[in-house]
Amino acid sequence: MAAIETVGIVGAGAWGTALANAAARAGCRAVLWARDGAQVADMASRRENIRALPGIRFDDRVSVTARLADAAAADAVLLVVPAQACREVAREIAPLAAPGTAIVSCAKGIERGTRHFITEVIAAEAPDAATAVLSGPSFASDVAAGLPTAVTLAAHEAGLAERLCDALGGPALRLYFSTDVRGVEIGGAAKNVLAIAAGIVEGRRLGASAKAALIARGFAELVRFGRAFGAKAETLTGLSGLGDLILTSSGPQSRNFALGQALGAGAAPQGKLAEGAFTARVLVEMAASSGIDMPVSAAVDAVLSGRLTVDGAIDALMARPQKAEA
Ligand SMILES: NC(=O)C1=CN([C@@H]2O[C@H](COP(=O)(O)OP(=O)(O)OC[C@H]3O[C@@H](n4cnc5c(N)ncnc54)[C@H](OP(=O)(O)O)[C@@H]3O)[C@@H](O)[C@H]2O)C=CC1
Ligand SMILES: O=C(CO)COP(=O)(O)O
Repeated sequence: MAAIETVGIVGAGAWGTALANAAARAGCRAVLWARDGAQVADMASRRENIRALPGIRFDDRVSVTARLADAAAADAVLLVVPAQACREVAREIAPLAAPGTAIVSCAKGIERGTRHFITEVIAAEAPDAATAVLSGPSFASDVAAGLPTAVTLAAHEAGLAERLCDALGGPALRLYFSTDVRGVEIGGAAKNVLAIAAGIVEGRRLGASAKAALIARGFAELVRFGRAFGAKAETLTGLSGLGDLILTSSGPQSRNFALGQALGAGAAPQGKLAEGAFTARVLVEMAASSGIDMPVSAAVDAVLSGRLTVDGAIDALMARPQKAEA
């Protein structure tokens, strides 16, 4: 199999822009697509994405385009739009990409309604593509600044995962390969919901002990869910599971944590993309239909939907029947 030399990045938000620069620094030609022609023109003239990642200059190997076909023609395509938009964008990419092109999900979430993981969405819309997922503890601003970061890249075909890691990895971005696609997707989706819970604890000023307890019990339910849906234990305790839960629950640099913090403080949310707000309901639905107990995620869903107040949710969690730790 030929090496991956060109990478199309579909979605020029914070993460897509950071990944374009990372791919370019790794030696690939990176073609960054945005849907908004005015944004593309601005990025082309400034060599910077003022809207999503200000202050980071594009590497010389990054080009920008408003033509999806330019990005879809690359050896591999990174799909970096919000999870709920992946289906419509994958559908547009499908006829433009050569058969066998790798389409890598970089979004963190589960599709509402269908309850499909994003690689399943891609496989349904682009059946001739090879699917993969990239996930792990990685703030776009850290990766863009060239700070040391490690993430996981999983594909069902081990060789593809290794080739993608070879292409995208560099001195500051270390990629571990895996074939546990489902495990990597579950960690990325569930940790966002749990990070909202951690933010609520912070915003309501419940203390460091409560936050640690909540993260630990949240991780226990992430593991329960993961096991039930076929994830490997080492994936759940690895970068894309525990690693990303730690990062995202650590402070307001995470948009999910910041949303929770606003909810806990009774303040207005910032309005930025917080994937956990879209994932909470579908995660809880999937857990319930498989008989998996996920009280922290259910509490987040209840607060987000207005069925419980923050204080009501905390009281309910603390009043649960005594049980063995598991
Ligand atoms: N930011 C981060 O640190 C990380 C983010 N991620 C994940 O990456 C995904 C994207 O996040 P991020 O880049 O931060 O989000 P942003 O909100 O910064 O950007 C989202 C991008 O997607 C575009 N977009 C939204 N809807 C559509 C659509 N229907 N069709 C085409 N383009 C669309 C937006 O375009 P427009 O501006 O025109 O609306 C924008 O360019 C999320 O799932 C997130 O969880 C993963 C790891 C790190
Ligand atoms: O996924 C992320 C870090 O790994 C980014 O988290 P937020 O989307 O909460 O900002």
